[in-house]
Amino acid sequence: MAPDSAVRTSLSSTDLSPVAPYDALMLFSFGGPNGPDDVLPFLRNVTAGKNIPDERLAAVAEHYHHFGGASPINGQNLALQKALVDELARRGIDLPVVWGNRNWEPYTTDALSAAYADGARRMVALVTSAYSSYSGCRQYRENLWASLEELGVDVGAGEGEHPLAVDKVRSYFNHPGFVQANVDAVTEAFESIGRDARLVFVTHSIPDTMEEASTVSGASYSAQHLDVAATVAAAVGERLGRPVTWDLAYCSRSGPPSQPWLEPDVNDHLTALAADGVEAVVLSPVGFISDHMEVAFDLDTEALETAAELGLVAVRADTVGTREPFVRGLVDLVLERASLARALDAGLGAPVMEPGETPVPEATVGDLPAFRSLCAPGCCRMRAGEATGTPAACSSDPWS
Ligand SMILES: CC1=C(CCC(=O)O)c2cc3nc(cc4[nH]c(cc5[nH]c(cc1n2)c(C)c5CCC(=O)O)c(CCC(=O)O)c4C)C(CCC(=O)O)=C3C
Ligand SMILES: [Fe+2]
Repeated sequence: MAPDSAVRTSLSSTDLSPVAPYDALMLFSFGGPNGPDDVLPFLRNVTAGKNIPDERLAAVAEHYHHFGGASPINGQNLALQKALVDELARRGIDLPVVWGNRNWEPYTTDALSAAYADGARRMVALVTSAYSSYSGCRQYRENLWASLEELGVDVGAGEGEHPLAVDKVRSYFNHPGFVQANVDAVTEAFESIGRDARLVFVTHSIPDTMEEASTVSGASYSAQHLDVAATVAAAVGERLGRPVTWDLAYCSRSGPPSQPWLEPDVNDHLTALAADGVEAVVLSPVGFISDHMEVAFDLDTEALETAAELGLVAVRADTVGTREPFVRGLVDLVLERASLARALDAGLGAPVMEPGETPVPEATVGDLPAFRSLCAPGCCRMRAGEATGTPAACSSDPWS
């Protein structure tokens, strides 16, 4: 018998699913209104306890009403959920995919509760935010902890034996799948503009204080973006056969004017580029995974209007959405996280790894290492040094 068939025979008797110990996947997102009546209650959910001026809130409500009161984000999450189901099925992996949101229906608690009723006891969450900061990491983890508490289950530290435990896939900004899908999208945008152009990457601005607090588990929020931008721009340059000049700009700032947020704002940046003699730009929304409201309004409406007023030729590249390399990469990340969970469980004395199994290596591109799967104590608070008081799931110390 050939050695590899012997291995296959011995595996088939103990065959673990490549996603063991997980019995369900939660697509964990922001949420958005489905119609005009949802807009205000949604915004109240988003801004509870936040220092956002009334004028800003009124303006944001207008953005939603401009699109009939419905955010595109819910349809996009349904499409991503379906793409994940299809990719898992294609690989013969049996793992139900539920969808839960922090700020609108289907709410996190309801999604977890439904999964629990269907038999899920150990879940893995995939956050629809590729980068780590309070907004893309800890806020989701605090919300997860609160939902698990609401459900009355013993939440523990994220690993080991609990009535319902939920782990989280690492921040995946530098995963090859996410990066490849961005390279493809930006290359297509350059092909459609058909001329040399400045490449402007755009992401969500955050307060400087949040940026400073984002370094506990690894590189800061802005450094994560700079790493991805450099990798994408180099790969696009190779595809086009010429070097690509790029910058990183920010959108969607919302705090009071006295509070510093990451800059430059994309509109100010376009103005500066035009003054410098730049004639054409490709905007890459590399900070977002789908064409939700921040992209539809802040980029497609506002920034493209700014570009038109300045006489700049401008094209907005696609977000990764349900592109094949991205979806395949997300499933790879779930397998990677499952393998890590098996290794950690084995460390806790539970012999759940196959004999001789080694953890799936963490795939990355660019200069930064893989982001931590289990957040470090104090990870991604709103402000550095702040006494938290708010426990967060998926950390080695939920109370820090
Ligand atoms: C980094 C980041 C992402 C990117 C990561 C990711 O993609 O998840 C993101 C995504 C999103 N932000 C969204 C919407 C909003 N964000 C707000 C407010 C804020 N966002 C912040 C940061 C981020 N936000 C911050 C620091 C604030 C200030 C208050 C606070 O600390 O929370 C507000 C309040 C009004 C306003 O201030 O704009 C709204 C309505 C939607 C839904 C869009 C839709 O409906 O399609 C999505 C996906
Ligand atoms: Fe974190």
